Amino acid sequence: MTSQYKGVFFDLDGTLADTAPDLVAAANLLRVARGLAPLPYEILRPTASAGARGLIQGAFGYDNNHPQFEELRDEFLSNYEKNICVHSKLFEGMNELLHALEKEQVLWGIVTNKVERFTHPLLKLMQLHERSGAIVGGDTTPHSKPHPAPILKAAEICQINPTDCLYVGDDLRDIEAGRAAGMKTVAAAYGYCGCDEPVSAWGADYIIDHPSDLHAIVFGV
Ligand SMILES: O=C(O)COP(=O)(O)O
Ligand SMILES: [Mg+2]
Repeated sequence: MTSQYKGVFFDLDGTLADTAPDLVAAANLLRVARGLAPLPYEILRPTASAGARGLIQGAFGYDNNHPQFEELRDEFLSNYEKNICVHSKLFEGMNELLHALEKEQVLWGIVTNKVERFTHPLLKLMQLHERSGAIVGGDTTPHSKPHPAPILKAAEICQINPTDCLYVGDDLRDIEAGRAAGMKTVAAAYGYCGCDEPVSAWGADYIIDHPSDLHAIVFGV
């Protein structure tokens, strides 16, 4: 099995790992602390695409200009930090794909908008930290996705040309960033897909419904 790609980079939340259960739990704790009922998981799941900002918007309807936003965000992040990897796990089929990439010496890495303070501990708990060829968080470079800088940084760390790489993500901003970095892009339709535009309109080179669909794209079989 050979691949036309030298590197495959993944968005973290909603693409590589199913982190929404812990993110939603941290948001619902804010509601319960204020005497409100927790919201159903299915309602809050798509908001995990946009991290703390998305979950606070989903749980309270407040954007980042709301006077209570900062207090809620700080409490949300503190809740999340304490229980960052209770239910979070790789999506089904992803570990097999990572093993196949490692076996064929295709480098893989993570480019997320999650800030490093949370990205590194989570990946350590998931035992992915040592396996990943590059880990770039939302605050690793001066810009986060949809800017291409974090994706270009990952290719630079791996010393591979961006045009020899694939970027996989579950949000429009992932596809925009991957394209701007010169990579081929894959839209993960099984992910949180929290933006307004349908996946088919993101301009991705490929759309997948399951992580195992990546085998055919990466290895052509
Ligand atoms: O935390 C976020 O803003 C989203 O993280 P992601 O880029 O890994 O989906
Ligand atoms: Mg995502």
